[in-house]
Amino acid sequence: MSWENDMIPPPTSEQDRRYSVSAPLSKDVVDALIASMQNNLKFETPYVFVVFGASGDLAKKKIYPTLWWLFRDNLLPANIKFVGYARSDLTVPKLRDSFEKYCKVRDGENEKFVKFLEHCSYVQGKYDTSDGFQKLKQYIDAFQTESNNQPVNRLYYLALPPAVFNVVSTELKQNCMDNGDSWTRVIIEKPFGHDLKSSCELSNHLAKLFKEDQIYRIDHYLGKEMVQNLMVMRFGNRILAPSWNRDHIASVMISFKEDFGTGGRAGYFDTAGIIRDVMQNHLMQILTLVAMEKPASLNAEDIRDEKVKVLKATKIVELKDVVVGQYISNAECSHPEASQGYKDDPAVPADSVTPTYALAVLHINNERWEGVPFFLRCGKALNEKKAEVRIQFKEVSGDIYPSGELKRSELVMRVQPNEAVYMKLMTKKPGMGFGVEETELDLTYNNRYKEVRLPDAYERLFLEVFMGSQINFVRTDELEYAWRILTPVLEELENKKVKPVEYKFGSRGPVEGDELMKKYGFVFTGTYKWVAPNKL
Ligand SMILES: NC(=O)C1=CN([C@@H]2O[C@H](COP(=O)(O)OP(=O)(O)OC[C@H]3O[C@@H](n4cnc5c(N)ncnc54)[C@H](OP(=O)(O)O)[C@@H]3O)[C@@H](O)[C@H]2O)C=CC1
Ligand SMILES: O=C1O[C@H](COP(=O)(O)O)[C@@H](O)[C@H](O)[C@H]1O
Repeated sequence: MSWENDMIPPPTSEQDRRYSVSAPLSKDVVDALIASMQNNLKFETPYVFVVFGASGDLAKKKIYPTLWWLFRDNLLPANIKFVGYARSDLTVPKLRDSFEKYCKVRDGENEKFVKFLEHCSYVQGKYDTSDGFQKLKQYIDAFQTESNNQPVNRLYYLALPPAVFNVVSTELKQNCMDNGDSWTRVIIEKPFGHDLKSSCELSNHLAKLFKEDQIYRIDHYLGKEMVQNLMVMRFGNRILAPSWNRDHIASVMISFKEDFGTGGRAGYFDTAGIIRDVMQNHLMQILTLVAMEKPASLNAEDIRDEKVKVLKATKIVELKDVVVGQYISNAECSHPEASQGYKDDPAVPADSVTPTYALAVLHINNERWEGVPFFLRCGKALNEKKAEVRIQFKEVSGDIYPSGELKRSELVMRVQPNEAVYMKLMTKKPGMGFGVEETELDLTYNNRYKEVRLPDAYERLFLEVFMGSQINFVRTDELEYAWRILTPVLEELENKKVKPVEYKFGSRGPVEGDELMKKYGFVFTGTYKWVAPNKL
């Protein structure tokens, strides 16, 4: 019995194939999958999950731990091998030493963890010659023989620096593909290029090697619970749909804040900057989900078609609509890194103008959104760690209350930490009076879903690659249009060496950011006070 084919009926036509390959993980499919796993059915189809760059940071902090959690929860096919590949002289015990602490193995799970390690192996090889890839091929062939000659499904995760990306994908294609009787899927990590030109070059290179349905460009924000919730909120609630447009919405703010600096990653970061690191990918992806039209179905291509349409309608960002900042040390901040400004890091050139904060105002030129500013804001070393989508509604027309009492309603989807959806609105102040006050309808996941473990974004996304669902992966044209919007301003910032505004470690970032938002109509009253339910 095959792990996957029992869950998804075999394709009968090109359209069916698209549907079956790209279908979302519907609840029925997931339930069936889990039920089958729990029934301990014997699944023989062999799978390899190869981690290129197994010695690296992402591998130890994210990829191996995610594989372990999926393995622990019986969500992976039984006959699977996790193969690490890198140049370093490693063994499975050495790999284990690097990733075990991130796996958070709990009491009682040790035996299972040992089993997980039994599924792990390591192939040492170079990235730019065929020898290592030939070794990998031999490993996979031997695994096939061991598995009654059943063809092996292959997932290749390229957790590698961009410099070796082209050679590795070329070697993979030459040496390690399936023969057409199983499948090969390639997972690719950002950065997907440095600008529009390099991104297109990379996409063209990949397109020569792989079909679109073999390429999984991972943007881990698409695997986060609240980002996945965006479509359900929008298209599953009649109450929201009629007001989701320029007639009712004053602005949309998509915000990503971190309360720590670039420590340890400054070398990479200085070549990228926050716009490439976060805005071009995570925030643009969220924007498309907030702004797109309802897709014809939950089919991956229908959804991605709508995302592309929004990106096409989005105007190229102009320098006047951008504020960039760079953090400096702050002796008054208690954060352990606050005594180091960005440029105090030895990996950062003294004259670096790389932004660690950016606010950009985007304009979508379509019937739904014309005139509604979309604020994309991201920054490191700020006052808090928070990612959220904030929809600010317009004032009510014909206000009958004393001037200034009514405040704008807001719908906030807090992506992290503490996932929540809350609607800030006006109610009558409880009691004898007639006054009004701001309050909230609050869906805090920790309160409402006490027993539910929200999986890590990578867990969801890995499972989707196994299932062949591409909904939450970035299609080539999506990427191209997202770069088109931001590349000119990136070039202008770099060519003109625009000096970022300095902001203190642990602050809210440059006031110029707030001023630009205000200029475009964002209203911050500072009058709202939230009391956590358990503090009432
Ligand atoms: N379920 C829950 O857990 C709930 C939690 N809350 C919490 O209550 C707190 C306040 O709620 P919130 O909706 O954010 O209410 P506010 O309307 O008070 O604040 C809105 C946001 O405006 C930003 N802001 C602050 N100062 C300025 C300024 N000078 N100019 C422009 N923007 C400014 C802040 O974000 P920034 O600094 O990022 O710009 C703030 O988060 C939050 O911590 C929120 O997480 C609220 C409801 C439910
Ligand atoms: O892609 C990236 O994301 C992380 C933030 O991810 P999160 O899931 O912890 O919110 C960010 O720190 C990093 O700079 C960026 O490359």
